[in-house]
Amino acid sequence: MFRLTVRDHVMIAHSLPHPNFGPAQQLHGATYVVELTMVRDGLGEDGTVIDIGVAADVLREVLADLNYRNLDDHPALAGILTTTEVMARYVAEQVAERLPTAALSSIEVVLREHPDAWAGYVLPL
Ligand SMILES: Nc1nc2c(c(=O)[nH]1)N=C([C@H](O)[C@H](O)COP(=O)(O)OP(=O)(O)OP(=O)(O)O)CN2
Repeated sequence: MFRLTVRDHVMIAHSLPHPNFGPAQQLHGATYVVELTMVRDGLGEDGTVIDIGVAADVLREVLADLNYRNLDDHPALAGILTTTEVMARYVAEQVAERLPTAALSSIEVVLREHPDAWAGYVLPL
């Protein structure tokens, strides 16, 4: 298995209105470092999993729709608890809609909430 990862970041605001959370039930900000990993059984004839520039452009495009947004007001996310896990899945699904995925076996997205905590989602293709 080969893996290629590109990284970007996104600044958002949101609230997590569930009793399992503390102060984060209120509106607050977060900057997620986002890692997108593409997994492929073999390499293409150009010796790559996928072109780094293509993958970076797709990730940037997906995150641009979230950047500086209040996720509580985002049409696709309003009413959803936008935990780090949920956002990792959302980014993976948005990436999969835009990336040429035919040769890939999975996409993995990791969101780093801070240096000591992160969550991810694996989307089999
Ligand atoms: N599995 C997850 N756990 C938590 C997430 C998450 O996305 N996935 N997010 C948060 C909060 O965004 C933030 O990191 C901490 O907020 P806080 O209100 O402090 O939440 P706690 O659960 O730590 O609540 P306390 O009552 O303050 O202990 C938290 N967890």
